[in-house]
Amino acid sequence: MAEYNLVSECVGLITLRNPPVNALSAAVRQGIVDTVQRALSDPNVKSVVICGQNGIFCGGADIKEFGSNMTGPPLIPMIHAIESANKPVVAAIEGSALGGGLELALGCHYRIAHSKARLGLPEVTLGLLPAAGGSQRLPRLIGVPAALNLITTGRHVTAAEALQLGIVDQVTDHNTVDAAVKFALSVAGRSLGPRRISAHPCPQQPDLDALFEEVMQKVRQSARGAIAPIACVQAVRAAATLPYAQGMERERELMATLFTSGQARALQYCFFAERAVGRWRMPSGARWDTSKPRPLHKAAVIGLGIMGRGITVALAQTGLSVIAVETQEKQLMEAKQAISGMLERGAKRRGVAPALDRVIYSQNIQAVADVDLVIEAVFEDIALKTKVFQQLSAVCKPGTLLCTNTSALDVDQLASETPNPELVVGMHFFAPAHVMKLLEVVYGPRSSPQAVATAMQLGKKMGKASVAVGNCRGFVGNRMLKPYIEEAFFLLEEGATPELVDQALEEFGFAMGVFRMSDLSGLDVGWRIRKGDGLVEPSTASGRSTRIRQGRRYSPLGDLLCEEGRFGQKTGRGWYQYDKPGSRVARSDPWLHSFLGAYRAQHGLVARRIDHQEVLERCLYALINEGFHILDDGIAAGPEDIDVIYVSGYGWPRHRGGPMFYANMVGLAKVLERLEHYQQLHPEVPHLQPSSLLRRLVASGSPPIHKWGEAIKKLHSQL
Ligand SMILES: CC(C)(COP(=O)(O)OP(=O)(O)OC[C@H]1O[C@@H](n2cnc3c(N)ncnc32)[C@H](O)[C@@H]1OP(=O)(O)O)[C@@H](O)C(=O)NCCC(=O)NCCSC(=O)C[C@@H](O)CCCCCCCCCCCCC(=O)O
Repeated sequence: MAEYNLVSECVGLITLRNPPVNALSAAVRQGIVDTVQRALSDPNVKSVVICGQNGIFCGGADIKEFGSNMTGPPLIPMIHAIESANKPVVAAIEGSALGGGLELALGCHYRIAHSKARLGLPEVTLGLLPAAGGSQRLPRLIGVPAALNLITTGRHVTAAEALQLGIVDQVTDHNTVDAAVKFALSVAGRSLGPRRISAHPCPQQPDLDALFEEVMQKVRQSARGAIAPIACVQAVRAAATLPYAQGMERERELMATLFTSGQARALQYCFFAERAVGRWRMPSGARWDTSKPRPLHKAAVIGLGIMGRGITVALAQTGLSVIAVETQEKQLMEAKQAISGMLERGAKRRGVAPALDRVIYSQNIQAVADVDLVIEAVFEDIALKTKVFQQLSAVCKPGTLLCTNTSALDVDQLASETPNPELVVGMHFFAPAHVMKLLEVVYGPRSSPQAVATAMQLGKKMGKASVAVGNCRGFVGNRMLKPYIEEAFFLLEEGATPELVDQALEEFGFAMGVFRMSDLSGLDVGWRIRKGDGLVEPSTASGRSTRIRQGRRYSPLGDLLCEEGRFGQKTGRGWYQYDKPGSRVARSDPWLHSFLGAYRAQHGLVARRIDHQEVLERCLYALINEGFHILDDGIAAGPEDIDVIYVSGYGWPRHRGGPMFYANMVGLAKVLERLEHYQQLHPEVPHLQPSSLLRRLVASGSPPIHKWGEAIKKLHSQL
């Protein structure tokens, strides 16, 4: 797994071979140990170059090995052997040098990178730290502040930034291996002492204590309970304050804690889940690898409200030509200004020219006649969307894909209003659409595999975590959100406050608790939906019967706040109070607490003490239970799909892996037992009734999450 060749008569060239990313598997490590030894013991060899095959240096340690008994030579002595070699070793970095890949390169005496290469220590994103000497060598090479930044964020840097920081010695636009061989020849015989990074002290840094304190505070705030970023700071502190050998010992101790942690398992699960969702499949048997996407050159967006504007920007940034349609002139002009601003700001951030001329604005739907794909983003109203779809079917050239951006409407119903339902798919974007990472691609029973493949590929090009899901009310994300929000309302009725519920959820790791989130997105959104469902009634009635609607427990609390004009941040009042409409800083509101007291008295409810554990169990297990229903219904193909949706679009803490992974960690039997417990206490709440899939999985011995797919198939075939 590491190939050896003698080139230019006296350079030993070692090529890592482990597609697709040349990860440092046991076989690769063994290959490196053997070939380095061979090069060092060959008197004809004056210097050594290490490179990777297929344009990528190395993607780091083999993450797949972490779950099993690790065999083969360990990384640390392997890298030490390279660093202490008596012949110069040069890393030729193409593509990526990440994690253990960069640590290997830091053990080399020189690093030459291609201008398109990316380098980084992303271990923190996998719940780890750079534990093959990276946390000790990088600060010695580039100084403590820059190393802290790279190691605690895991960000990848370009070759140009790596050169500026001093991580690499040279950047080339030409063949990297040729440049490295030439360089290796030029440094043969030079003294290597100064090139051994582990022998350097860390560059002096004034006010070291203050720096670490400041960084630790920042990291704790943004980590939301994740432990790896904190361990990363501690490891760099060891580099700054201890001799190398002791620093390495500290690195080892910290890694030992992280390596077996649940957080590391969760984060590594997320890494693979994000890649697994690209291998989508539909109940019809259509799959990612047998369905060819259509080539796209020109797209259109209909409706330039907040969503339509974001979608236009996201499309233009992928390089497509976009026709942006808004029938009202004033709105069109406002949208044009907003979209241009977003494109300009985005281009400035990325250091490229803004794609202003890729967008053509029109008031006339006829302008979309020759596009390959349309995304309709008009107001969330089925009659209006149906009308637009009928117009599009008449205007567009044959074969144009018709996509609807909807968060809840029935994609099948819209498809059935068009002569070619196979061309229709839902694309559920999240606001702001050019920023948010998640895209639900919603297929109906008649959506063609090609339409789904095209929407999925487009999502990927837009940089989104794109997940193919079946059509149902709320799709996956919003369908699971409903029981979560309802439980939060019930908890208020029973004695909790918005502050208590939010604190429990935020300590769990959510970016925002349910009530702060509701204030941000607007209470009127849910109110409108509940009105449409016939759930909202006049507020005068009291007693238990008014809290049973359509045969199940219902809390009118959200409706009552809306009747008071409390729509959240935009009105300056909601579950919290704000200094002024639009302000973002939520403050506790005494009015809300008296309102809750009066409401409980009116309905004969006696407030009781509710603790964080009950908040978490009721809100999260209700949400997870709906996830099991979704799997059982075949709306999501596997637990990874649900978890990627929740981590990328709903603020679920990544270090907890997503709701289904969390259920797996807690134990399915425990989740079932707690749901049964709460269902007994609240028999009028159907979403606490454990799903039949959850029961069946527990009955079949609670298989681990990566085996649920098999279990679900087997359980279905036994029906
Ligand atoms: C590299 C990429 C940027 C490429 O991106 P691209 O988009 O081109 O491709 P994909 O992302 O789709 O990937 C393709 C394919 O490859 C798989 N893959 C990618 N990287 C890895 C990998 N590192 N290992 C395994 N497999 C990988 C990926 O899953 C895809 O396959 P799939 O089938 O899923 O579709 C991009 O891939 C990327 O960003 N990769 C990850 C880079 C990364 O995070 N690297 C860091 C890895 S962790 C690491 O290196 C740790 C080191 O610091 C070494 C630590 C030493 C460990 C020693 C163990 C100590 C134990 C401690 C216990 C102590 C006990 C005691 O002492 O007491």
